[in-house]
Amino acid sequence: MATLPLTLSLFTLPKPRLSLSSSPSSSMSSSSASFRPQLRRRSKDSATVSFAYTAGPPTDPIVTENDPKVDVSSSRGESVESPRNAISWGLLSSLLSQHKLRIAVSIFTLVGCTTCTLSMPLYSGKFFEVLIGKTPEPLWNVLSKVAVLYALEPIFTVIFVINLNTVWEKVMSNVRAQIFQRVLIQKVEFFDRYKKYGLCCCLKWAALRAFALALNGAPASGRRDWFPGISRDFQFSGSRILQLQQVSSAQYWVGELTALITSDLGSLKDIVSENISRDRGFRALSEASYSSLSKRGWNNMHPVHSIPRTCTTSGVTYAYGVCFSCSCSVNLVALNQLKIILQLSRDSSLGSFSSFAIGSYFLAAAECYEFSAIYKRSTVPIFKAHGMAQALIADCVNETFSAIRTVRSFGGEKCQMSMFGNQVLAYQTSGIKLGTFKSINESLTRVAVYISLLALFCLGGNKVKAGELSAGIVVSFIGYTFTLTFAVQGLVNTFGDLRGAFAAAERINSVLAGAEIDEALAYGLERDIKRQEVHDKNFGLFFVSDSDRNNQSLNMHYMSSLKSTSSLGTLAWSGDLCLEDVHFSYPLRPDVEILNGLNLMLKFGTVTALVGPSGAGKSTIVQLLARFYEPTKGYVTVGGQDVRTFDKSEWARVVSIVNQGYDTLVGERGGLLSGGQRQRVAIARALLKNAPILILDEATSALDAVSERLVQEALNHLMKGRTTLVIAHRLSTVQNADQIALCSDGKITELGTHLELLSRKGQYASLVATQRLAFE
Ligand SMILES: Nc1ncnc2c1ncn2[C@@H]1O[C@H](COP(=O)(O)OP(=O)(O)OP(=O)(O)O)[C@@H](O)[C@H]1O
Repeated sequence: MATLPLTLSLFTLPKPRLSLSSSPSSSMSSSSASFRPQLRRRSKDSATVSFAYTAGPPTDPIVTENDPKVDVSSSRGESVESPRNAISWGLLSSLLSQHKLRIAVSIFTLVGCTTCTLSMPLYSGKFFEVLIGKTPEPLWNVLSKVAVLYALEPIFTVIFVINLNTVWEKVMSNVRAQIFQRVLIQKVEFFDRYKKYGLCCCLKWAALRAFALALNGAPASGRRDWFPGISRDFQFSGSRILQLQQVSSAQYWVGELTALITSDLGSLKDIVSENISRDRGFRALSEASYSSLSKRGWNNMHPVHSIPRTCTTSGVTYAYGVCFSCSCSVNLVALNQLKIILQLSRDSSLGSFSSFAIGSYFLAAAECYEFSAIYKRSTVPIFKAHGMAQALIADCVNETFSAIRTVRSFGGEKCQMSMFGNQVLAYQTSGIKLGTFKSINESLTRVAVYISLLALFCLGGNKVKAGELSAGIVVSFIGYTFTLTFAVQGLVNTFGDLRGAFAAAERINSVLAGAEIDEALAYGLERDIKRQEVHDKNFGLFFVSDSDRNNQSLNMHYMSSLKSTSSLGTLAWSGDLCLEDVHFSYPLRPDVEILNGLNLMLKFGTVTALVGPSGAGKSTIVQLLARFYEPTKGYVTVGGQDVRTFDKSEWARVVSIVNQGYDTLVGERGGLLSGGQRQRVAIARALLKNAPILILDEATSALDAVSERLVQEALNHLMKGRTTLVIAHRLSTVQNADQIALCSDGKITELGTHLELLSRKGQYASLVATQRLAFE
């Protein structure tokens, strides 16, 4: 297993397009573009270490000679591929191919149990003929054969069900794990893109109310950046509501993703596990199609030659319906079967049966073909809507109960009930529509089957009366007809489930269609999983077969340009962290430049405070340092190295971020901790992580005075000997920083110590004055 390539290669990481550029920033057009660091080689390295890349400062000489690794892909003219479907036939077949033996056993036992089932009517007819004395055979002889069939059928069935079910459960576990992984390694903008900004009305209302309170008596600018100018409580209530909004909208999307991985993949799983029974799925298909096997096969199998011809003709009549309903390879199968019917009608003494079958063939064929087309067209949107409605219900439940305190505090129960009711009604409507379509489909099939039965009863009855047919043959024939009727019914149901499964797969594929894998993250993850797979068997789920080795090698080839991981620790524990001429726009708002040529150096082992008006871009800087996004232009460097030359999982090891109590996940019992306790847990984690770079983003803003003091003490301890960036709205908390950087309009406009900045009497000084005023 350890040698198999990882799943993420299956998800087709876009092919690499590394290039050695003479202009370090020219081709870094967008942070949303795939990780394509402008890796440049220092000339002094080139003679000795052919693949050693460094990202020097922009003024460094750039080596333009070709690198073999880079050229391999670029010379092929490979471009970035659009990601393949998350769920595809290729994926399923590659996963199924891992269970060849079980599949072979399933096929063998399926043939076995179908043979038993289809032989039963034959022996029923014989039994009837022996009873009425038409066949001079001992009764026990027929009965013993029936007993063997009755004994074998359940044995074959149980082996078939167990094997097929096991295979499909295993395949679906892999698929589930891989979809989960595929979502997990998306770029952050994937999660931004799908965040629903339509929040539940009580939160909107609460936010508006808080804003109205805060605005009371303040200038009605409506801008967030006057918050520092108003009272501290108002400031907190405003920012708290905004954060709650963000948390809430994230949960909303999380609900949809949860539904994708649970209920949508559930319908895919059910297509086999729910259709594995006696009357559905493969079993029904094999029973319905068995009779369309070659005439020779039937003749060999059945001692009474007239029965097989009759039954074959009848069986084919039903089998065509199945083929048409499934609308797959219709014409080939139909033509082939028509040929068999014509042959039979020539040979058979039962010409009228065959003629009837041929007539009904064309009639029902046309009907089924048209019906299946209409059915397909009309039900796919309903299946989709049903899936979506289910997901929305999950969202609503998730949102309501995870934010139950907020709902309570704003009296939002009614609002949530109304929203839930609305979604349940939508689910009910789509469920009723779906049920109606299913029942119409089923009833129409029954009508077709009953008409055929009635006609066959009339024809068969008349022929028995006229002495042209034996009663035993008619009994067998009726038995076959019922068997096939059940099989066709089962297939119609399976067909309905298939549509649901296709709709679910389509939904999963559409959610992940425009998504972009974060390669720099995926690569590190892949490497780590490979290492850990030996100890943790759970990671085995994320492996697929050899079929995607090509993707794997391309990806490895591309990522092999990354620097060795050992050097990162050394650099981060001694070097400065710099933002050099950083420009940045969020991928979802590429026209709005948030950072505009920002320069900032965080000296190793010192504390830098980042302050500035709301919306200036402070948190954006944190996101770039954490590498949730990459700069549109410019560099983030550590010890002089572009951080993009390291994979993201390595980078995550050298950066610790302590956010507010809202973002801190503290496990199942986290709900019992106070804000201050949670914050201290978060700090303890950062301490344990022992990373050289520490980022504190409003780490104490949500705390009361006592908790703040305790947390601040813990932070002071944590900051020692690390490169620290502190973001705080309360300027009183950052006065002791080694340097204070004021961020405004996407740049650092003032830089110095607290006293230096005060004496400069600039924006920082006026911010301090405004806050003092507010607290007085
Ligand atoms: N994921 C995102 N996608 C698009 N725009 C964003 C995103 N996150 C933030 N922004 C925008 O970027 C700008 C800067 O936001 P940022 O959060 O960095 O400011 P800030 O200085 O940290 O503000 P505050 O002090 O209020 O936290 C804002 O206009 C904000 O709306």
